[in-house]
Amino acid sequence: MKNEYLISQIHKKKSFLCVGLDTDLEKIPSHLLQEEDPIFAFNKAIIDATHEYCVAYKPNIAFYEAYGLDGWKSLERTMAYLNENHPEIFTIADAKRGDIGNTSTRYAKAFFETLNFDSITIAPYMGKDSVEPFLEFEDKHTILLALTSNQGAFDFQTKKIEGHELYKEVLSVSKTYKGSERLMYVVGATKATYLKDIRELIPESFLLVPGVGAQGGSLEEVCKYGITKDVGLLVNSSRGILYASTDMDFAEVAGNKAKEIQQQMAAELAKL
Ligand SMILES: O=c1ccn([C@@H]2O[C@H](COP(=O)(O)O)[C@@H](O)[C@H]2O)c(=O)[nH]1
Repeated sequence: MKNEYLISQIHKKKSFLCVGLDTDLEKIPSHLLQEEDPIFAFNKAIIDATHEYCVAYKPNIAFYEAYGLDGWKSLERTMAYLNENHPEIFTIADAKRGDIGNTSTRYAKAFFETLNFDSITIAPYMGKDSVEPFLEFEDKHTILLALTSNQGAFDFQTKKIEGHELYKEVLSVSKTYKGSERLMYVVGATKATYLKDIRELIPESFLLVPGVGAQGGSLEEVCKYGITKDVGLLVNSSRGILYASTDMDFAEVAGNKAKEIQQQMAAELAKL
């Protein structure tokens, strides 16, 4: 998907919400466990209830891999459902991959070609030759972890090397990679004030911002420091939407929760 198309969808839906599909068999309503594929049944109900209010879905791959072959089949079915019914919605494989070049190419093929995701999250630790294989794919996006939402982000990401914080090095050095126009970055909503500095280094890049809802990040703060004239934000909520109710009404409540966030986003977009 091209950036211009994603931006047009954001304006059309007045939303930059990404719904995280972190589907956990221990948390989904118990009546779904009788279904042949409970994970897909849950995802389908959530997608049906939330698609009007969001522009992206982000299955976190760990939640599928945890169930082995069955989990992988549920992921395939979820992607086929999204690609068939909602091809206008941006899809993110939250896989946090990255390896030596030939291995990265296989990861890229798995997620961009076999599963037909629009984007994938990548850990930048192994550097240029681990990231560039993903950037070769036309109309696909590579979302580099820059400043993550968790407490452990302070172990390395904010440490200075040669006078610059490591996360800032990730932002500036990655801009020199071949195909860097296809890069986006992860910045946690829990670190919203850092977005001011981040926007000086990457004024236009799209950011995937997890951490509102269950992790306590503030949408208002993220917008205050991170929004650009072309929006430049995809703000993710997973548990806050998926498990807003664990009863028979889970999909309806998830839809209402997504709508509530979409309305806050519409108010932010009206300020642009
Ligand atoms: O810095 C990061 C990078 C990725 N994540 C992922 O986003 C979702 C957040 O889920 P919530 O339930 O809304 O907290 C989850 O898949 C994380 O693995 C992140 O939280 N922070």
